[in-house]
Amino acid sequence: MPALFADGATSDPPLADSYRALLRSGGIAHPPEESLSPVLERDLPMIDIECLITTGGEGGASSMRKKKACADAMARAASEWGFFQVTNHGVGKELLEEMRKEQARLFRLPFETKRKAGLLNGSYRWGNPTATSLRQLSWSEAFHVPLASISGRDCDYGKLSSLRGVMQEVADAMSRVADAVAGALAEKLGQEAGSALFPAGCDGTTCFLRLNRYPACPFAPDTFGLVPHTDSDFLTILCQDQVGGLQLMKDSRWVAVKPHPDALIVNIGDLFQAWSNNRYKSVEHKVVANAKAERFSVAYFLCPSYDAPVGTCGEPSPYRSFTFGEYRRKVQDDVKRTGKKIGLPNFLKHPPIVDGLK
Ligand SMILES: C=C1C[C@]23C[C@@]1(O)CC[C@H]2[C@@]12CC[C@H](O)[C@@](C)(C(=O)O1)[C@H]2[C@@H]3C(=O)O
Ligand SMILES: O=C(O)CCC(=O)C(=O)O
Ligand SMILES: [Fe+2]
Repeated sequence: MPALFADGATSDPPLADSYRALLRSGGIAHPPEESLSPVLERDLPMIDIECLITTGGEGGASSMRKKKACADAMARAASEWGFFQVTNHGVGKELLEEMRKEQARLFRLPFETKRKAGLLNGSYRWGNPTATSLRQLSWSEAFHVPLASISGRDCDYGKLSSLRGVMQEVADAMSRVADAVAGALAEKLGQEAGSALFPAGCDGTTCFLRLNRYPACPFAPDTFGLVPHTDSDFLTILCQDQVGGLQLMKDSRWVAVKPHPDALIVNIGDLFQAWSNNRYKSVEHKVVANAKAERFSVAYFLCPSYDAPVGTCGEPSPYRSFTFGEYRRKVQDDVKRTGKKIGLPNFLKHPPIVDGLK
C-alpha cells in the first residue's frame, strides 16, 4: 500500500494525473481490435535446471544426459515460447522474500525522495515520460539499477542500509542462473562449451537489476501495468510475486502467465534473438494493471557492454553487426520520435520492403 505522510506527501507517483492528462488529449486505452475478453492462463514450460546449477557431485554419462535433456527443453521453449520457467535455480526463497520486503520499504519512500538524483544511482522511473496516449502509459514505477553501481559508493541508499546487501545477493544469485541458461542455450547453437565468445562482453558490471512496483490501479483492466514490449537484453530472469498480471504473446494471442511460487521466469531478449539468427524468440509481453492489489517483481537483465558487438552464432546472419550501445540509442530515439520501440527490424541486413501503395 502507498505511504501517506504528515505533510500530505505520498509515496505513490502521480500516475492518475498522467492518466487524466492523456485522457484529455484524446488517447484511448485500447484500440477497438484489442478486445478485453479474459485471456487464457497457461502454464509456461517448466524446466528443472538443478543439473546446470549444482557444480561437482556426480559426473559422467548420467550428468551429461541430464544436462543435454535440460538444454534441449530450454532450446525448444526458447524457440516456441521465448519464455519458460525454471525450478531448482539456486536463488533462495528466503532471499527473495527479503528482497520483496526491501522493495516494499524502498517504494514506500516519499515520491520526491525516490526521484531524488542520487538514490540508487538516479535509476528511478515511473509511468512513461514519453507517453502521448494511454496505450503508452505504464501504471508502475521502477528502479533500473546498473549492477556496476550497486556496490559503488556513489549509489545512495538513504536510510535503507540493508537494501544494498540484499540487492547484491539477489544479483549474484540471478547472474549464476542467467549465465548457466545462456551458456547452455548458446551451446545448443554450436557455441563451444564455455567459450568466452558468448554472451558477448557480458559480466557483472554490464547487467541491470530492475525493481518493479505496480500500484493498484482504479482504471484496471484497461490500463497497462507495463506496456507491451520486448526486452532489450540477451536474457531476463524474472521473479514475480503471486498477484499475477504478466502476459505474453503466443500464436498472436495474449496468454496470462500463471505464477508459481518456486519458479523463476526466463525470457529471451532482443539481443539473443539476433545472436541466434532468430532461432530463439524475443517475445512481446506486458503487465495488466490490477484494481485491488499492488504487485512487485524483480528482473535481472543479462546485457553486454555498450561497445561489444552483439555477434552471431554463425553467418549468414539476417542482422548487420551492431553493438548494444547502438541498439539502446536507436530504441531511445525511436521511442522519443514515434512513442514506441521498433528494435530489431532496424538492424536487418535487408529491411522488408514496405509497400507504400497499400
Ligand atoms: C526490459 C525493458 C525494455 C524497456 C525497459 C525495460 O527495462 C522494461 C520496459 C521496457 C520499455 C517498455 C516501453 C518502451 O518500449 C521502452 C523503450 C521503455 O521505456 O520501457 C521499453 C524499454 C526498452 O526496450 O529499452
Ligand atoms: O513485472 C513483470 O512481470 C514483467 C516486467 C518486465 O517485463 C520488465 O521489467 O521488462
Ligand atoms: Fe520485459
